[in-house]
Amino acid sequence: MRLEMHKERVTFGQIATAIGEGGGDIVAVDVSQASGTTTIRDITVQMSDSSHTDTIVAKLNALEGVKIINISDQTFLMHLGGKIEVQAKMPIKNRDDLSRVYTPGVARVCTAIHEDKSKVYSLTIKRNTVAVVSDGTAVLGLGNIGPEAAMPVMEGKAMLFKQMAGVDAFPICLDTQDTEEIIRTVKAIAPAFGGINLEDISSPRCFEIEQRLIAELDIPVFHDDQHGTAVVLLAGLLNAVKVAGKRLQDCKVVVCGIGAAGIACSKMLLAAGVTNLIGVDRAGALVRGETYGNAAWAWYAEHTNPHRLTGRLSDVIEGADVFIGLSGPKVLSVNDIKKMAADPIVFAMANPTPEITPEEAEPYVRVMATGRSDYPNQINNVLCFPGMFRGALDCRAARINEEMKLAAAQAIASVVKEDELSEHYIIPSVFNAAVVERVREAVIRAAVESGVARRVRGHRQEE
Ligand SMILES: NC(=O)c1ccc[n+]([C@@H]2O[C@H](COP(=O)([O-])OP(=O)(O)OC[C@H]3O[C@@H](n4cnc5c(N)ncnc54)[C@H](O)[C@@H]3O)[C@@H](O)[C@H]2O)c1
Ligand SMILES: O=C(O)C[C@H](O)C(=O)O
Ligand SMILES: [Mg+2]
Repeated sequence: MRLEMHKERVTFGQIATAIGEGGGDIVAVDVSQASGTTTIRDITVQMSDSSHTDTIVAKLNALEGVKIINISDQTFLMHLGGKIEVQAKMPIKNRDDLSRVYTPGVARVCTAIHEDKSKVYSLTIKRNTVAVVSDGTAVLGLGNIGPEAAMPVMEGKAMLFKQMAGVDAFPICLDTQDTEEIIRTVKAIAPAFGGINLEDISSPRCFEIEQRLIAELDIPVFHDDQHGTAVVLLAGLLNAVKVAGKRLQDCKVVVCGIGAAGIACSKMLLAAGVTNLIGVDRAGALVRGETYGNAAWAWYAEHTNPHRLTGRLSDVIEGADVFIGLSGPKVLSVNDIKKMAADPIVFAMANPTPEITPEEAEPYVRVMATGRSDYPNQINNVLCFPGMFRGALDCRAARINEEMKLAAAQAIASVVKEDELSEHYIIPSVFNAAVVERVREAVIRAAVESGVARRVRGHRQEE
């Protein structure tokens, strides 16, 4: 915190006491400005719980002669000026270099690409770039918070792409929520990119946007919240059922939140052999015979809920083996979990606040997972998208198909060895370097076998 202290009215000792009494521990003090009557100090305070901030602020405000100029925390400090930057691969040391990387030399390279457009892959960044595109309409579970507010998430995804898979990803947050305009814009920026990762675009608009872009572009387009999530969910569930001694095809699975992620995860579960699958949204269970304005829900109701259960989450959860939350905070209660079958599996994947906290759920569940980095069993699409795009870019896949997604799910699950599996270790850590490599290899193999790879081991395949 940056404080202005009036030298005659308050001492540093009083300030230190106030911070200590509020639950903070001073770890560093810097004087940033001093005059005859006032001093401005930057005080770094460690807290066991961020809720102590309010107490400390109240105690400081109660002191005479102290003005709080600014309060920041480690998380905000890590965001100052954004989290990524562009770096040149070589320095421009002299005029000779300049005339090669820039005009006039660059013109010959432009002409070469003009004569053979496929050279864009060898002579520009395209072969290693992904656009992380959002319109800010379904940012984490925060909802429609707009393109500027979506930037920190998209920058974070770009960081992860780079650190985990060496992919150069750019956050592109669009100031439009119009389906046609989004499609037009993404198509217009596509020449610079080897792939498009759609992110945090609300349903049902995300389905048309993705399908149209897949059809109209010749680079992979992947809506991460749908498919990345579905891949990681399946990986986690394949291992969770082993731990709980269940068979996936026998499980009653309840999915809460039938949006982008919920629908894609459900489709993946159906493909993996789940039959007793029930989807619940705000208005209750989706059931055949009801009329839904949303085509995705109409499809969903037709293909799930075989026993035509009706009612709210707390009704249909009765006897369920698996709960998958892709909705919002605090949707599931301990009472709901108590109604589930023996050895229940709960994946509360809403971000940043899950459907139920592990602290509340743990005593009643066999396997618990969330989407967050600060609990065990992180079921988060970050386990998929870096390796998925690394593989797709490396084999220059024309698209990302079902075979590649299934292969990625199995690859992620296989990183946890049978003898390592436990309630608290069903999914590898995001920092396990084997994940990206295994996913990449599995994705390339599946792309080659299914005929969408355009480049195999350094050679371009004839299409
Ligand atoms: N862990 C992961 O990897 C991961 C990946 C994708 C999405 N998510 C999380 O899943 C959630 C949904 O994301 P999305 O992209 O599918 O958003 P979305 O807007 O497409 O869908 C959200 C759906 O949840 C429903 N919903 C919201 N609150 C509900 C409630 N109280 N009860 C029942 N249904 C409710 C909404 O009506 C909507 O249909 C977000 O919290 C997001 O952070 C997690
Ligand atoms: O961003 C994440 O952490 C995962 C996912 O994409 C989400 O929208 O919650
Ligand atoms: Mg997302």
